Amino acid sequence: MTVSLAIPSKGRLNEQAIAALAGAGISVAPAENARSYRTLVSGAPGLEVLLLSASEIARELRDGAIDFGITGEDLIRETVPEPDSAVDIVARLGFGHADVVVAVPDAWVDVETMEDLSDVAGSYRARHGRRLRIATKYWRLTQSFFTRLHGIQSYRIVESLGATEGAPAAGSADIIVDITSTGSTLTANHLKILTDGVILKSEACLVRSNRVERDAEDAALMAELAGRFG
Ligand SMILES: Nc1ncnc2c1ncn2[C@@H]1O[C@H](COP(=O)(O)OP(=O)(O)OP(=O)(O)O)[C@@H](O)[C@H]1O
Ligand SMILES: O=P(O)(O)OC[C@H]1O[C@H](OP(=O)(O)OP(=O)(O)O)[C@H](O)[C@@H]1O
Repeated sequence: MTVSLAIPSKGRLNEQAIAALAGAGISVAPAENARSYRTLVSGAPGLEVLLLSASEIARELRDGAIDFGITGEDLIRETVPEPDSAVDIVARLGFGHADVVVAVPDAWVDVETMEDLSDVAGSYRARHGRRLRIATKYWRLTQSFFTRLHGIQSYRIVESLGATEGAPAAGSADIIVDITSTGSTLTANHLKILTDGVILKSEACLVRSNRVERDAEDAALMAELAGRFG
């Protein structure tokens, strides 16, 4: 009987994830081998706590390779094709707040809403000889927001794995979809969020994978653990 739970191994979510577990009576200490992905756990017999990157946790939940994970809702919604059936958000943990937003150059003074942007996208090819380019690492969230929610068909996603806010000034994209918390990176790059351009208000969540069949004992342990975060 073992239930696995992964927490971010480093970065901005690591310490608060450990504190969230402590609040649920689960204490996690580094393994004797500091490079190990395993930890020493007390307060929850049968629970194994693993250290993985925030984005890896989302993939492992999607694949059913771990039972629980603590990671950002943005990474879950971006990584898991059908999040509402594949995983359950057991608890929103109140840290790691960040918004996934659509931002355009400040200089686009006539573009304040998604409707304005839809007009721009519709005429972009005629005016500029190519489709509107959106820099992002959030492909799935962007496509769903632009195409499904706002009916915008004419755009091209330019994959960006870092310094996304710099893409418009660098000329590799026209607008961006990225995460923001204080807004200072957007401001520094002369970008503004559209008034209805918040795609997702994300925070760190305890997430359960629904991908695996569990025996009664594991299911009971999982229910007991989830209940501690209620
Ligand atoms: N200011 C911020 N910038 C980026 N991510 C933030 C911010 N505030 C909170 N987060 C959240 O932190 C999570 C990303 O955490 P972190 O940066 O540690 O992961 P990562 O380094 O991107 O993961 P990986 O190591 O897999 O690349 C996301 O869920 C994101 O929503
Ligand atoms: O709204 P703000 O408070 O300015 O934060 C937003 C910025 O912070 C993050 O980058 P970070 O520099 O942390 O690098 P990372 O994305 O590689 O973790 C994120 O990717 C944004 O660029």
